[in-house]
Amino acid sequence: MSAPVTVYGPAISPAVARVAACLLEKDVPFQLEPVDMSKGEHKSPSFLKLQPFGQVPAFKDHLTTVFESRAICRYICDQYSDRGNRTLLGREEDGAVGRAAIEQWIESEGQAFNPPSLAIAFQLTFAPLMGRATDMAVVEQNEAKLAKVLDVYEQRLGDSQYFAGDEFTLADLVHMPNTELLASKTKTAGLITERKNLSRWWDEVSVRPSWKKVVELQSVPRPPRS
Ligand SMILES: N[C@@H](CCC(=O)N[C@@H](CS)C(=O)NCC(=O)O)C(=O)O
Repeated sequence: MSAPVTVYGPAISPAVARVAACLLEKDVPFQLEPVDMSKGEHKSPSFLKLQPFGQVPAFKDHLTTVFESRAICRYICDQYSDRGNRTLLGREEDGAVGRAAIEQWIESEGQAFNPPSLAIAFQLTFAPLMGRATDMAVVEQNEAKLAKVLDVYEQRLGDSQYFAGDEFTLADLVHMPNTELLASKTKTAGLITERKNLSRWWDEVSVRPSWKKVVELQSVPRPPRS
């Protein structure tokens, strides 16, 4: 590979973790470039050239820059199609039907699962890290919204091993960062463990070497830049 792939942002960000998981599944070497969000580096003119909304992650390889974690993941799968896990976006022989089976769950993640699960994670994980109080009313409102989505997931994962069928795909991967945040907090772990099929799915996907590596990256505090 001619030049290193760079992902900008801290691994603790679920959107950065999503991209890191994809690169690890694809066996594409990358470097994580720190962005000090506490200093507002993600709103700096140079960062806005990479990510016009001033959010992490941003992505750069030898050909292009891409923003939006799910778009970055799709790009990685297409651009590095001959590396690592080659079926994250389905098998060629399954064509448009196979791709649609995956895309519909990627879309569900972004539209239905991410908003309430991220709102909860923000209150329970990120607000305390930022020295802000947790708003339990926000947690509870979003738990109710999320429960409805998880009931659909529970049914789906009773019918098939993974979201899009009997293979692990990007549809599963995109759900992992927020699921990790829910599963790691006593207050919200029951949302997963009380649903038998969802819980079985999480037990299977969370032990993948790629995800274990992401969790490791998240737990290593990065040295301050000089
Ligand atoms: N839809 C974007 C969302 C990215 C996002 O929400 N990033 C958060 C951290 S996880 C962020 O940069 N927040 C700072 C801000 O919005 O100012 C993606 O998936 O890449």
